[in-house]
Amino acid sequence: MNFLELPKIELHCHLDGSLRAETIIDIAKKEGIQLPSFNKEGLEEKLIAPLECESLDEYLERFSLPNLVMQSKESLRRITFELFEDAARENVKYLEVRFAPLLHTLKGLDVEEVIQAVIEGMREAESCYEIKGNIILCCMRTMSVDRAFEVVEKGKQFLGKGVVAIDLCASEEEGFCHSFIDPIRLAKEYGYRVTIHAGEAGIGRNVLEAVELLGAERIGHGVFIKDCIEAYEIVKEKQIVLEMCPTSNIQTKAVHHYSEHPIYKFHQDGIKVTINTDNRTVSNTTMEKEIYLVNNEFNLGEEDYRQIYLNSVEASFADHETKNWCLTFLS
Ligand SMILES: O=c1[nH]cnc2c1ncn2[C@H]1C[C@H](O)[C@@H](CO)O1
Ligand SMILES: [Zn+2]
Repeated sequence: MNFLELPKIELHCHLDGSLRAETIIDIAKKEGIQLPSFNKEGLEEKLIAPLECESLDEYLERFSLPNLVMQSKESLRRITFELFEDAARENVKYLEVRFAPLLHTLKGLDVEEVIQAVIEGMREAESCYEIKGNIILCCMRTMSVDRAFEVVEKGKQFLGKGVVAIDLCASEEEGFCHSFIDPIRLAKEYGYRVTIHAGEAGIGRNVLEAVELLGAERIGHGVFIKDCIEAYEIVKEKQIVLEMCPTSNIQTKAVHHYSEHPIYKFHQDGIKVTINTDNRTVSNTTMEKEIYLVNNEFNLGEEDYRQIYLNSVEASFADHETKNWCLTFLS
């Protein structure tokens, strides 16, 4: 397989984890923001989480730096454009990008302005490259439930205009789903689709609850269904799609080595898996690399890749026309 040329679909990619180091330096200089290093390699040392990270929480510490330069409309537009440009260059045809709007209001932008700027960057890239996209709004589990309601309410006007779904992210506590039933129910009523980060930090039961209590249609990661039979069964039976991100899972210590990653076992057992980057910069990766790594461990055949591509298209929150367009790239 030629991994660069393969058509690709990406469903799980965080905007604030996917900035080019050069862009952070450039924006910081223009906006007078202090950085730990103004040299690409020096900055990347601070941005990239090591493979030897201890935990998800340690991994998440890498996000404060990029968020310093994501506080103006112009930088949000540019950063989004560049992410789609990077993805298009490795033949990603459809990208769902996610971010937490509340993290970008520290210098006075309101939530609506943040979302609008990201949509503009995405639209601009769609007009320059052969790629289409949609946006997933993240609510931070570390913030109050009221703030999740705020994201749901303020993002509502963008549904059908670039925004498609809601997500819960950040540190993963046991039983977190119970606290977010009301805002996610409201989001569903408004027409948001639902994907939830769960089963990434040791607690498979969170996946069961994300499906049963929050109505998750897709799960971010879901690695730990391997240790929770009820979660495993519900994912398999309801064909809930797993957005898997192998390198990120090593960094956060969900798995210790690529060979231990359950993605291929799940796939062989009929679970719908997809391959994603999670964070291109923080995980120092690309779609090409993630597909290469999975192939390297598990010797993916062309039929396996075709199935994974189809899983991604079917599970995407795109409209029918876009899904059909994505299918035209399968030979
Ligand atoms: O893999 C992840 N799990 C949980 N939260 C994550 C992951 N990657 C990024 N995030 C958080 C940190 C970002 O600031 C936030 C919004 O993109 O989402
Ligand atoms: Zn994620």
